[in-house]
Amino acid sequence: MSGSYTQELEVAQKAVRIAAQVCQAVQQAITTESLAKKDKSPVTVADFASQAVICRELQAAFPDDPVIGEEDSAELKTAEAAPFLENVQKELSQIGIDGSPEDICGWIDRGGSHTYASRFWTLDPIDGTKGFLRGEQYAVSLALIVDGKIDVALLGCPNLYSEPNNQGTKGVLLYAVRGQGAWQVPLSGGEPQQIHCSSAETFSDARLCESVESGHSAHGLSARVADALGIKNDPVRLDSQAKYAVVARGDADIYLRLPTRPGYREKIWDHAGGVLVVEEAGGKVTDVTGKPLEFTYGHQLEENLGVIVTNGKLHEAVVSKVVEARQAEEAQQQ
Ligand SMILES: Nc1ncnc2c1ncn2[C@@H]1O[C@H](COP(=O)(O)OS(=O)(=O)O)[C@@H](OP(=O)(O)O)[C@H]1O
Ligand SMILES: [Mg+2]
Ligand SMILES: [Mg+2]
Ligand SMILES: [Mg+2]
Repeated sequence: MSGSYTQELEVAQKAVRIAAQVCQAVQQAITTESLAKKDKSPVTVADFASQAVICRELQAAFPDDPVIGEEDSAELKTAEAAPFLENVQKELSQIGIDGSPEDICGWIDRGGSHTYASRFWTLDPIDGTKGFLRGEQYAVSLALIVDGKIDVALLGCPNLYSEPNNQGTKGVLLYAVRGQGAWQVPLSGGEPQQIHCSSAETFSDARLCESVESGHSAHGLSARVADALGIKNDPVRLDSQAKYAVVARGDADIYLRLPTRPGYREKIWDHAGGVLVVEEAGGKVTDVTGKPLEFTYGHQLEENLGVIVTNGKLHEAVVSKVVEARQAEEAQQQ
């Protein structure tokens, strides 16, 4: 059942704002330590603190809703991580959230579900942790999925300005409720503005964005696709779901995320927040074969490969060039 989701949006906005505040405080510290997870990817005090804060707020308002979040407290519970956990506790306490180490691990693990449910939240407490560590773009991404459809979505982007080319206010919150448009408001508060994708219908001036890390999206292949489409501008590389944000605002027209290795499945928390914001702004999101993303398999997009995001008007042409370029690459490898 879908609805107006007034309470969900209010609770989620408050949670994302508090989480963004913690992330900003940690990023402003002179050194941000990180732990390496099992897959060797980094995780910081801010990732854990952000997940703790958001799960705590969701627990209070919607105790029955499962949360499929990126982090869990396993790494925090080792003896070596004790000082790290203490820092998470300190950061939370600075914003008036006092909890024991057990409380904090409990909040984080509220987000530990990996199983599909008819109603659940998905959370990336810091998307683009590598960007966060470099002092560049990152996003707090939260979405509510009901019967497999994203109904509420939020992207908190503390380092993204409200207008292109670093103009306007630094730090924005983008959000959407299905059927109610996409909106942007400064993280510090103010009047929300409705946002729309670009109306570009041709490729010569199109602006394409992609991941900074070449391990997350195939840069060579996207360059060949851009060439084939007649795109003249160089790609803009930025971390995190800020890429969805810039397409939703019309600052970019296309976001390509092309698989770098065959076995990788995209994680739902890397996309859910961004997808609805773009769709409600008039854009379109599919995988690299043109299939809609399916959020019904638990924590991964099991039946999808990569992601193509556009302003809608350019979508079909981009998908067909990506399909061609992938086929050509495959033929060459044989
Ligand atoms: N192989 C591979 N392919 C695709 N995606 C991957 C891969 N490995 C990791 N990840 C996920 O990439 C997330 C960050 O994506 P970004 O687009 O922000 O990357 S980048 O920082 O711009 O390079 C990152 O999210 P965070 O961990 O939240 O930062 C990962 O979930
Ligand atoms: Mg990560
Ligand atoms: Mg992520
Ligand atoms: Mg993350």
